[in-house]
Amino acid sequence: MQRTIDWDDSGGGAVVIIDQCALPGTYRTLRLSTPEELVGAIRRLAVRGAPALGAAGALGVVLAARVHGGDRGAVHADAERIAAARPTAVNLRRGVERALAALPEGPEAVLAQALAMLDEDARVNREASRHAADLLLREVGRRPLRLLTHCNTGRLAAVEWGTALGVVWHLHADGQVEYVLADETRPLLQGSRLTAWELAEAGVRYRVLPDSAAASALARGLVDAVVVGADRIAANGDVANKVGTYPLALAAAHHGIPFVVVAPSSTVDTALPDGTAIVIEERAADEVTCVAGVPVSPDGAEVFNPAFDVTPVDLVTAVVTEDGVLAGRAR
Ligand SMILES: CSC[C@H]1O[C@H](OP(=O)(O)O)[C@H](O)[C@@H]1O
Repeated sequence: MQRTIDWDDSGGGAVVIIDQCALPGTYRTLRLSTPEELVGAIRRLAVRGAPALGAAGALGVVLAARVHGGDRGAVHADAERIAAARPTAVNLRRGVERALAALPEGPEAVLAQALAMLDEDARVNREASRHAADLLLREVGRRPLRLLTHCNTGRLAAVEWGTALGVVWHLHADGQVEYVLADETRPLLQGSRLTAWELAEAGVRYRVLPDSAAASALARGLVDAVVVGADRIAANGDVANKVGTYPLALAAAHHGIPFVVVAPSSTVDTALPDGTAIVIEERAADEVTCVAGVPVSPDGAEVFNPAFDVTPVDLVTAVVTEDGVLAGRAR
């Protein structure tokens, strides 16, 4: 299966991504040959998702080292532009920093470091999602499970496999998933466009729902557990994730439904004591005022468009990484 993001060493080298802006209607890949092309792809979410952004950050340094050769100042300048392209997902800057650390050993060492990260991502996400799947099987009596998820956390959000949706892959393989409810995830619709595409591809029964219907689904007893990803986890276990995660956690807590966060340990930022310190990316107004490019608000409408929100750890049943349960009530 094609990796969401990978390196192609032919023709001078390029980062190859699945173009997530084109899905679900068109499946195509993009070759990104310069740091500028990569920054553009990150900013428009052609490549997105914390683990995939970590890989993008590392491969972006490979591109910069190829373009600038021995001019380390130029490499570092491009690396900073890549790291700053989206501020909330800690993995992006981490991937840049990890590749930069190999720069003194030369461009081939940078490439080796980046490729190692890609292989590590696949392994770590399978392990983290296995731990979370096992936790759900322990915590929830009903079989098969009815799960609700938000945004996209499958293979498209990583190099391969995924985090919260990786839980579905493990459970589905064992016949333990009745269905998945996928929040459409306005305004960029990662759920209805990407999660639905992945679930259909995997043959998992699913229904797409408006984000505003998720609390009702919990209230009506349609959901056994909520599984979501993360973009940055503070030292105390507070979780920054796609906007709409916080109200989902409030509803899950109110209804006593397990709320499980799945992420690689590389998404944990121990430098931040709690979630109040997490920078939340604000995105363009037209993502809200337009649907499929068609204006749905009056000209000049002012917009509040945070791409993420922060869920306090006391609303989280478990934050699960490849190392097991990191935080939350299930500890
Ligand atoms: C597996 S991490 C995916 C994580 O990233 C998404 O944000 P975006 O689509 O803006 O990159 C969302 O927060 C997901 O939970």
